[in-house]
Amino acid sequence: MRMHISVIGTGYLGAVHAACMAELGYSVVGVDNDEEKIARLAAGIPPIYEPGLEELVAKHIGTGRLRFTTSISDVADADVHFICVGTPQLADGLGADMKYVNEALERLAPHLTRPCLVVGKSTVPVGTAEQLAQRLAELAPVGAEAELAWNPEFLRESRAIEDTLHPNRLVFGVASDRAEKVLRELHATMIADGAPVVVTDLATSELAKVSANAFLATKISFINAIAEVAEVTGADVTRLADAMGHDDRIGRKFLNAGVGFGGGCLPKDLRAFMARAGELGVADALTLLGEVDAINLRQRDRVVDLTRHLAGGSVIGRRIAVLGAAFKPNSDDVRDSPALTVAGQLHLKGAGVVVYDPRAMDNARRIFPTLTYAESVLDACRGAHVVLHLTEWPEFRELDPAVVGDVVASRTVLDGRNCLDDHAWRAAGWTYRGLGRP
Ligand SMILES: NC(=O)c1ccc[n+]([C@@H]2O[C@H](COP(=O)([O-])OP(=O)(O)OC[C@H]3O[C@@H](n4cnc5c(N)ncnc54)[C@H](O)[C@@H]3O)[C@@H](O)[C@H]2O)c1
Ligand SMILES: O=c1ccn([C@@H]2O[C@H](COP(=O)(O)OP(=O)(O)O[C@H]3O[C@H](CO)[C@@H](O)[C@H](O)[C@H]3O)[C@@H](O)[C@H]2O)c(=O)[nH]1
Repeated sequence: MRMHISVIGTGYLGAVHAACMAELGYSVVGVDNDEEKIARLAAGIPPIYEPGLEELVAKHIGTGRLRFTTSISDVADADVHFICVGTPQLADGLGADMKYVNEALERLAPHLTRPCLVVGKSTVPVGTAEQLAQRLAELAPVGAEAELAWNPEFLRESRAIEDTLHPNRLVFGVASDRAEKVLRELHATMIADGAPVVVTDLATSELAKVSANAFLATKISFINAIAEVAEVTGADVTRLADAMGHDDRIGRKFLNAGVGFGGGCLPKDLRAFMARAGELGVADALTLLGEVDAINLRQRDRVVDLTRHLAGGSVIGRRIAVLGAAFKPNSDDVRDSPALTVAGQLHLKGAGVVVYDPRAMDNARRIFPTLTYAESVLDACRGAHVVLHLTEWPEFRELDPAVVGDVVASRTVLDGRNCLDDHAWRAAGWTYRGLGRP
């Protein structure tokens, strides 16, 4: 018999996970306490933009394998419950806000009257799973027949469906053979496809997730630090990264210098990891990550300073076009987005900032209502003294610099992602500046 699955929390992670589990043939119910989100999902319209998600959700509402509810009691008879709720940065500190994870377990557990596995997927401070396992044992009417496991998620937004269905590895944090067996069975298709499986204890699985994100963040900040040095020597950090990346011990991926990393994961996970190390009495072990965070945030300040320089020494009264609001292309996610931080800082300094993004305008307007938003890339650039390229959407990379040149006040572009064709822009009469490039 096919397993029944529940997915608790249907945001960027959970909505994708629910749809992909339905694609694998399971009967899935997604639950969220956000009524609007659930109403939209139930109507087949995901509240987030993720390539392919709308089609997949609609497909499996159609097959009858995917449904959505706001009521946790509706999921009581599932065999496996995935916890996918948020773990955002605490408003008053660096650590993760665990209230959603704790609440999800507290609300679910009293409904568990039949054998099941509760599987955490949210990114959490090490030690969380152990605590939740104890709480589950106290609250679940079925007793030891409800067990907790951890299966951290490594998907990237903008490639979330591909990453979920074809993960580059599966990590199963388990406390029993039974939990491992259920997780193996559940992921049988992926394992048959060759996805490597790492079976380990709960703490290792939690730590593996935050360590992976910390390493990715470190790679980006490393190259951004080198970019600052390259800039004062006339070297080109993009060619330097190619030279480093050909060494397969290093690899070229995540060596793209620019305005730095953002999003709902790397920045907050880095900080929560440091906060947890502090609680464990080993803060000194992770001082490196403090630098990684500082180097990353400095890139945003560097872009603001360079913009002022390119605008002639002051941005007051200058029109600045900001191309991009999402933290990365092919996403509408603006959480901790470098593009919006830069736009906000320039606005505060007196610039007339006009932002355009192909998908993230609604989310950007919600968190930065005071900025001006354009309907198209050319509208954003009209009359601009400096054009900032801060999220590398294909639409921006494919711009014709001659066409953009006709609408701006000054042909000056700062490529905060180092991926416009600098020769073409210069040939069209633009002053082109990259980060860490001559
Ligand atoms: N976004 C990603 O790409 C990604 C990838 C891997 C891991 N993660 C981790 O997954 C977790 C979720 O991240 P996200 O980006 O999906 O966040 P999100 O904010 O988009 O979604 C979280 C959802 O949980 C819901 N929720 C909160 N409390 C609930 C409760 N008690 N019951 C039911 N629903 C509840 C919220 O309403 C929201 O819809 C985080 O720990 C994150 O670090 C995210
Ligand atoms: O060379 C690079 C690569 C990425 N970035 C930036 O880094 C951020 C994060 O990018 P990416 O990691 O692709 O996006 P996420 O969707 O945030 O995915 C990360 O965070 C997820 C949530 O934990 C993990 O599951 C993923 O494995 C991990 O890659 C974005 O702002 C990118 O612009 C760079 O600046 N330079």
